[in-house]
Amino acid sequence: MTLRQPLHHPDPTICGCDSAPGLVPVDQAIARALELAPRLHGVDLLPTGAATGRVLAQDIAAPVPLPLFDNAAMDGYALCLDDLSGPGPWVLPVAGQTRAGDRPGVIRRGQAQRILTGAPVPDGADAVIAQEQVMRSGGAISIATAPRPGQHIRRCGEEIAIGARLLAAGRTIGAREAAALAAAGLRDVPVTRRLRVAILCSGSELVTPGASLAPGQIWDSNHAMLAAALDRAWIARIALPACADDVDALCAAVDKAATQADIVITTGGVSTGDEDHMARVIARLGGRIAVMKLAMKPGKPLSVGLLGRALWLGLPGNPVAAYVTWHVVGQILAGRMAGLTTTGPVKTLAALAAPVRHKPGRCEYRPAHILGHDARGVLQVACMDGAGAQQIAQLARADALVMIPSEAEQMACGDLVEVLPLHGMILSG
Ligand SMILES: Nc1nc2c(c(=O)[nH]1)N[C@H]1C(S)=C(S)[C@@H](COP(=O)(O)OP(=O)(O)OC[C@H]3O[C@@H](n4cnc5c(N)ncnc54)[C@H](O)[C@@H]3O)O[C@H]1N2
Ligand code: MOO
Repeated sequence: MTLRQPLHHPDPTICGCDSAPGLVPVDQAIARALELAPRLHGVDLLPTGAATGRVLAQDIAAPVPLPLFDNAAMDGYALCLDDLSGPGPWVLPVAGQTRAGDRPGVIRRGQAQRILTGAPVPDGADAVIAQEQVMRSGGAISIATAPRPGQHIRRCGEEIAIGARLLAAGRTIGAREAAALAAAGLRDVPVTRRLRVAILCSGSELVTPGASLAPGQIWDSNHAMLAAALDRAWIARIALPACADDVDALCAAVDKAATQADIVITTGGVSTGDEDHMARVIARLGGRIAVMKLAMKPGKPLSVGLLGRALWLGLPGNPVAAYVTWHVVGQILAGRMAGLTTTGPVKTLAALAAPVRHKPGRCEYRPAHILGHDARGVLQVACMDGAGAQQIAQLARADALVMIPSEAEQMACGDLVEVLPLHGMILSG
């Protein structure tokens, strides 16, 4: 069966010795794939405590103002500024007190009232003076400097007015979001249903780690990599057994995966070898392929298509290529499908600590070490030697990926490059 035409024709203007006509720049490939990627429908209403890590499905309007009522920001005394007329210091008798949790009281003219942080400001008071700012003697306080109107009063609704947007759709629920929802009294939160992602590694050489190998076989590392990368609360993983390089077996496995999942991620079989069957499989199943062959290294054979209602993400088999393509492209697609507004790898800039040579034509993601900041506060990064698309142990030791632009031939020590940190580094200078 012949392969269907790609949805868009490749950009013929890409040039360079590494770019056969048809290599699609990474940004373009992502844009094409996003056009294809179906958005998730379906919302789960969950108690906030069970929604950690899930994606907020809709904007949340504040059902109440925040703060809920005028309250004291300091331990001190509530007073009425009209009582501080004429030259100071002023002496006011202290009558009564309001603590956090008390019902709001009333202040009598000519008196101060003891008040504690978080307590409702008594009716008629228009400032709170901190206890450090007064002299207390017996039942009275002496005030040397008059507070300004509203001092140390947190006004009702000054942070969020009733009905204003408390949280925007597309955020994941983390500690800060959970706190904001709880502060507004919300117990349940609407989140997008989980994105179902199937992992299907292909390769007749693959054996599950822990099992013994026959000569020529290797342990499957892509499955473990993807299982870890997809370990997010907004994803439901569907782990499928590795499939041999056999078109019929692959067709059956991919077809089944596409009926169960929103995204089917395969690894391997997307290059040009005799046993690279994935494009044939997608075509035989009636799928559409939108992206094949990217101007990136590693990851040139990355392919994206649509299979029924499922997005197909065909990652290359080489373990580093599989990881890099997931990190640079795949996670953006998955995140957008799940409704995330901010998705994709964290990026920053850093200066190269050593010169780099590069063959133009494909942008290249090289594993690198982050060395820290120099005396001027500029982050320094060093590409690792000899990092090939197969060298997964090298990648595991890296702190970051450095992106060498497609057109670069030579980059000098000190040149700024885009850096994708791979773990929580402290990046501020
Ligand atoms: N003649 C050409 N050969 C190759 C090209 C090319 O353009 N012309 N591209 C190379 C590039 S770039 C890549 S990347 C690989 C990708 O090929 P496939 O996606 O078809 O992957 P496989 O051939 O199935 O496997 C490649 C490599 O990775 C190992 N592998 C596969 N799956 C796993 C796994 N789950 N765990 C661990 N290792 C895995 C596999 O044994 C191979 O060594 O093609 C180049 N060739
Ligand atoms: O570009 Mo391939 O993806 O190097 O291994």
